Parts: sequence; structure tokens; C-alpha cells
Amino acid sequence: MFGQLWACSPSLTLASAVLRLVQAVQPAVALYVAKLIVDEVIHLSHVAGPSASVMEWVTQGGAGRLQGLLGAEFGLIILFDLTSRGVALVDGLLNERYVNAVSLALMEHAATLDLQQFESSALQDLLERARRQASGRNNLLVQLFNIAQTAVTALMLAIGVTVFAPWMVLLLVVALLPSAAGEAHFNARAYRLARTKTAERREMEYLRYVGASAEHAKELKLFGLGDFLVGRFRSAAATVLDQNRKLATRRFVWSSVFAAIGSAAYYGVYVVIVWDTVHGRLSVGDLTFLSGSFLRLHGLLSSLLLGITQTAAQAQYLDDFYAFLDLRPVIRSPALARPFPSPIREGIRFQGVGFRYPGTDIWAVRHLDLTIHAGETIALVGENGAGKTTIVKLLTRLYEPDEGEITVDGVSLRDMDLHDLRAHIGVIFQDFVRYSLTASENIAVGRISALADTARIKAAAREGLADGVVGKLPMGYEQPLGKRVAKGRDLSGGEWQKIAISRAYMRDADLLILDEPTSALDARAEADVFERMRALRHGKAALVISHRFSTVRTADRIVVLEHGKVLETGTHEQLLAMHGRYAELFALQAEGYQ
Ligand SMILES: Nc1ncnc2c1ncn2[C@@H]1O[C@H](COP(=O)(O)OP(=O)(O)OP(=O)(O)O)[C@@H](O)[C@H]1O
Repeated sequence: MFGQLWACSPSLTLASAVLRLVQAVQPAVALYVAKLIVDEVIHLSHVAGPSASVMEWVTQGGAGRLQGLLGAEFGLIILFDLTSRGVALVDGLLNERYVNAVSLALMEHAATLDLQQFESSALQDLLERARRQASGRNNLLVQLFNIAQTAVTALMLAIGVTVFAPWMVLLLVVALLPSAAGEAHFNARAYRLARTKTAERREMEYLRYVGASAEHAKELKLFGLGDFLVGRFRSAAATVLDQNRKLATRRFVWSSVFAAIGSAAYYGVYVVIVWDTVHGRLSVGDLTFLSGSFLRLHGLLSSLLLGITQTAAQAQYLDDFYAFLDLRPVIRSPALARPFPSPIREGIRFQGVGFRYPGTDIWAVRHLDLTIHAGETIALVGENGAGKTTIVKLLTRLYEPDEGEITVDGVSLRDMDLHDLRAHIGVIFQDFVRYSLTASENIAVGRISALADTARIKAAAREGLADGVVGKLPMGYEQPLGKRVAKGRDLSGGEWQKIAISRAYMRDADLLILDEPTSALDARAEADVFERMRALRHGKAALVISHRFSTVRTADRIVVLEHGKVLETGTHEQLLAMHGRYAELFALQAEGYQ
């Protein structure tokens, strides 16, 4: 963490350390000056004659050494004020930089992980706890600096007190040990509790998001889900709250007892100091210094021990953060990658491919043999859950097959660089993302390196039919889309799909995959999309998933999937002639139109 901090800003880190050191030394010096003042006052009250006024007393040098001491004390007060403001300023700036650096590390690392890792709830829990580190709420940084500063101040005071009575310091430390042990115990329990409740906290986070977001408002209102969500949140919050309350109450009771032990020790020592002063073994100045130092030392040691145990508790979240950064993706590029065979000459082959989603024992696809020839348009059809989208995920290596192999012109996907592979495939999923960005950026995400290439974006928009959509927006390509942003315009489902389809045209993909992206398009627009796709493909392969037979029948070859296996394959006419599953499904849909 300190490494990260130093990297954020060496100058600010150094400035904070120096300012805090000055601050740390100040209390001991101030107390010592106060002692000197008291002793001097008592001395002067015995020897000095009366002066007519303060001015006369000061100007005629009656105050003597006391003047210098008062000046020094005043200077210390100003210095203390300045350094505390300086520390607040520097720490504020440094903390913001650190929190940003942590957020960036989190995002950068998240981008390297597998989809499969994201879909596991264990990772979501870890991520949730790691995010706490990035939220800046816990302010671990300031806590750590405070500890260091308090430790220096306590050390200075302890040295001062030791000169008079070493056993006093020892007694104070011993008296505070139960308190420290208690804090450590309760912090560990609080972390364990938070850890076991991460899933509940995530659920609460989700409910809060669903219950108060523009995306969900429509359905929430129409289904009247407000009370249901509020009730769900309440009961989730109640269990978390109840356990936290129990722990907090026990903590309160025990900490009070331990703190009382510490205070008793302090007062015991105080009585001894007073007794020594009354009997002339200590001066009144010594009494001021010792009682002041002792009070401060007591406070400082308590907050030091508290700070250390609290920081140790926070550091457990830091552990989670670094555990997250230590996660390595399972799907990786090989050290010596082979290039994606572009243009594809033979085709893409699935040979005996089998795959189960992690944590399930059902094969989503199994014994799958399929070839997509160069320049061919294949339509994948099949009932819900037949495995169509899974094939696309395997083809783009979002998941790795458990059995068999996928090759492009004989080169296994495993032997290619991941970025190279994905750069040659243009995919639009059915659940494409509606980014709260401008129209132009929403299209450019298909090839983010071309963000500034307006001509390319406009051409892609024409090819994906988004130009008509953008033409109607008041701010054109610069129009922010979605409900979240200022001046944002939302689009209809079909209009969003046109934007998404245009993304695919931002790439020079050797394989274009459209996973039901035309489901919301009207009949004319859909026909248009496929006509353009054929015209613009220039002999490149395409894979289209659709439940609409008007689209499916135009493909060069149709593959019917059932339970993750190829059931039938052929052209529309061939499949109809077979009177198999395709013919049955086609007849069902055709019936609806008669
Ligand atoms: N992330 C996942 N984890 C576990 N099982 C999954 C996951 N995604 C899909 N499945 C399961 O894998 C099977 C194949 O799903 P897939 O999404 O490939 O179907 P599909 O043919 O695209 O269906 P649809 O026509 O409904 O889009 C289904 O039984 C589904 O329940």
C-alpha cells in the first residue's frame, strides 16, 4: 500500500510525513514550555515588585525570561494550527489520489479476468469487499498516518515523563493492554461478521439499485413492486442490523470496562504526583508538566492502541483487495501465439465440442461437430436453451470447451492471442449494452481505437441503419443516449438495436456474429439489415442466431440445434423436404401468419 501511495505522489507523501513529524513533536515541547512558564511565574511572584500596568511591566523588562517563554508558546500555537491545516490539505489531496489509483487498479485488473470468474458469486463477494478499499470510506491512509504521528508524540511525552518517574509510563501501558486486546477481539469478530454477510450486503445493494433507478422505474410502477422491494430490503437489512447491533452492544460494555481500568490507573498515578508536589518533591511546574503529559499520554496511548486495532481490521479489507489483484484469468493467450488466419480460407470447425457451465453438471453443448465455411452465412436455430449463445461464447473464447476443439483454418483458438482472436470477430449479443454515452461513442465502442474517426463511425451507422436514428436526434452524433445522463435521450428497442448492429460494422471482422440482434426491428428494417449484411460481407463468414424464419431462410445453410447437438443441417428447402424438426418449427410459425 505504501508503494502505491509513494507512486501516487512522492512530494505529497513526503510533505505529509514532515508536517506530521512537526505536529508530533509539538505537544511535548508545548507542555515543557508551559512547565517553564509556571515555574517562572511562581519565581517572579516571590521576587518581583508590583508594576503599575501590564504595559509598564512588559516594557521595563519586569517579565524577563517569561516574555521569551510566552512568545515561544504563542509561536507554538500558531505553528500547530498551521501544520494541522497543512496536514488536512495534504492528506486530503493524497487520499483522493490514492483512492483513484486503487479504483484504477481495480478496473484495470477486472478487465483482465474471465467472464466465468465474473459470473461466480465468490468473486462477486471478493470484489464487493475489495471495492470498499476503493471507495475511500475507511480512510485507511489517514488512520495509518495518525498512528505514526501519535506514536511519535507518545514517545516524546513518555521520554519526558520517564525522566521523572519511569514506572508511571509502564503502569499506563500495562493498564491499557486489556483495552487493546478487547478491541482486537471485537474487530476480528466484526470483520468475520461482515465477511459472512457479504452476500446479504450485495443483495441490499442490488435492491437499492433496482428500487431507485430509471431503468427499472417503469416495470416497478406497473407491477407495483415498490412495497415488495422495500420489504425485501427491510428484512435483509434487519438480519444484518440485528447481528451488528448485538456485536456493537457487547463491544460497548467491554470497552467501557477496559477503559475504566485505564482511567483508574491514570488517576492512581495522578494522586501520587499531587502527593509528591504537596510534599515538595516536585515543583508546581513539574506538576503541570507531569499531569498534562500524563493526561495526554493516557489519551494518546488509548487512541494509539485503538487506532492500531482498527487499522488491523481495515487491513483485512486491504487483504481482500490484494487477493482480488492476485486473481489470474484462466483463459489466457499462449506465450507464442499464432496469428488469426485472416482472411479465413477453409473455415471454422467445431470438433466434438462439449461444455458445461462451471458449477453445473448439465452439458450446455456436447458432441458438437460443425463447420462454418469461408464466406458462408450460417443461421443457428433451436428452441430456448438449445445452446446457440453458448456456441458464440465458445467461439469468442469467453469460455473454454471441456471437450473437443475449435479451429480456424486448422489453428486452434487456444493457440491464438485473445485480443487478436476477438479483433477478428464482430459480435453483437442479444443483451448488448446500452451505454450512457453519446450516439457516436455508442457506435464507436465496436472499435474504440477509432473513436475519433468520424467518417468511419458514420459509415458504420449507415451500414447498420443507425444513421436514420441519429438523424432524428437534436444533437445528432453528439447526443448523449440513455436516461442517466444530462440531456440524455432514450431510444426505442429497435433503434438501440440499430446502434448495436452498427458497432459490428466498426470492425473489419472476418466473422460476423449476430445473436438475435434484430428481434426488435420491424420487418422492413430486418430485411434491410440482412440484405446489407450480404452485400457488405465481401465473402466473409457470418453466423446469425434468430427465431424468425424470414431471416433464417435467407442463410446459405441452416443448423438446427437441440440439447447442444446438431440435429439437422441444410438449406431452407432441403430442411423442409426432410420433414424434420426445422419443417415442424417453420410450419408452426407460418401457421401464425395464415
Ligand atoms: N452462465 C450460465 N451458467 C449456467 N448455465 C447457463 C449459463 N448460461 C446459459 N446456461 C444454460 O446453458 C444452456 C444453453 O444456453 P444458451 O444461452 O446457449 O441457449 P440459447 O440456445 O442461446 O437459448 P435462447 O434461444 O433462449 O437464447 C441452457 O440450458 C442455459 O440454462
